[in-house]
Amino acid sequence: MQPNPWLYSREFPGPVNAACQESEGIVTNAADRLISRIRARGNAVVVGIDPRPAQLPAEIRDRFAKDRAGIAGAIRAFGSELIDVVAGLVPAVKFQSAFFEEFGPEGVLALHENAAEAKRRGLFVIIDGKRNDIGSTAEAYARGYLGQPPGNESEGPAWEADALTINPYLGSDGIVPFAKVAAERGRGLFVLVRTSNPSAGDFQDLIAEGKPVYRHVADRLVEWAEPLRGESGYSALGAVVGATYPQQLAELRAAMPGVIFLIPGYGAQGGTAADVAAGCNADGLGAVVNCSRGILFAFERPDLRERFGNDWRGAVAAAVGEMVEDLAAHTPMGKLRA
Ligand SMILES: O=c1ccn([C@@H]2O[C@H](COP(=O)(O)O)[C@@H](O)[C@H]2O)c(=O)[nH]1
Repeated sequence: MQPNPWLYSREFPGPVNAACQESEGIVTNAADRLISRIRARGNAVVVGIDPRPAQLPAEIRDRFAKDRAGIAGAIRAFGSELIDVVAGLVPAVKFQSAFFEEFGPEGVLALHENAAEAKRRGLFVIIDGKRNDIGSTAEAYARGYLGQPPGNESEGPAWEADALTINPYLGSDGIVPFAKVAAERGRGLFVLVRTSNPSAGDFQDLIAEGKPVYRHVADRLVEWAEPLRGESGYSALGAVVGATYPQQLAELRAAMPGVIFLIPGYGAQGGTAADVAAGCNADGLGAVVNCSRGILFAFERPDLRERFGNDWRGAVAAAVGEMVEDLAAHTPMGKLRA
């Protein structure tokens, strides 16, 4: 596949350096990679890897010391085994950076190793870091997470992320550096548009110039997304829209054609498959649905404990299967099955 060399727009002053490599010498569009994995797996489930140490399976916790480095080791081991369970079941994983960062350098190293392993196993890797800053600092974040830090090019990218979540609060000079690197390197972005948390509306729903703030973000995002559109018709620049606000999800789906939604909030936060339905298109594409606690810690559920006992991997696989079935039954995502 040829890289797209004509990525011009008001905020992309020239053609991007399409000669940059993504992997195996070819730059591919991140949205196209995600869509092809969704089609291959027949579902759009994202397993959220939020390794809360107190909830790790005892069998893993017991193998490691209880100090910070030990806990980071347990997190890494859990992530690795989890990836092994889900790699053949779902198209993507999302790492919540906070649960790794809280254990300092060892935690960050665990994130790096888990992300690289997920990528090796063919999963689309999203790092949920919600990064951003002023333009010049955003450039460093963008190089670090999506591109190539300054130094020895032959070392390759610092992070194995197909996509990163970013916060749009700083405006366009905090978005454009990410979009440029994403285009050059065949990486993706998910911009927070309407989050799933209870207080999401405190700022996102405020009316400015006749429409809510989240609509301002959405409308600009549609412009920024256009130059990153791939052959699938979807852009590598996506949006985070929570399952817990189905009305806004429906409104935003209509307002943002060609933008892939990363939908968190299914499961533990109360979002249901019926809520998610409005976020995807009639053919079942256009959205990926994240579930973290509901899958990772499925072995704590009494019904699954009864079926699987201490086999936490079996419980995880069963929870993934249930989510796939649930989405297939209550959303157009059922059409993704062959
Ligand atoms: O609006 C948002 C943005 C991000 N998240 C993140 O997604 C997962 C959700 O975890 P669950 O256990 O499935 O609730 C978590 O990493 C959040 O930080 C979100 O929930 N909402």
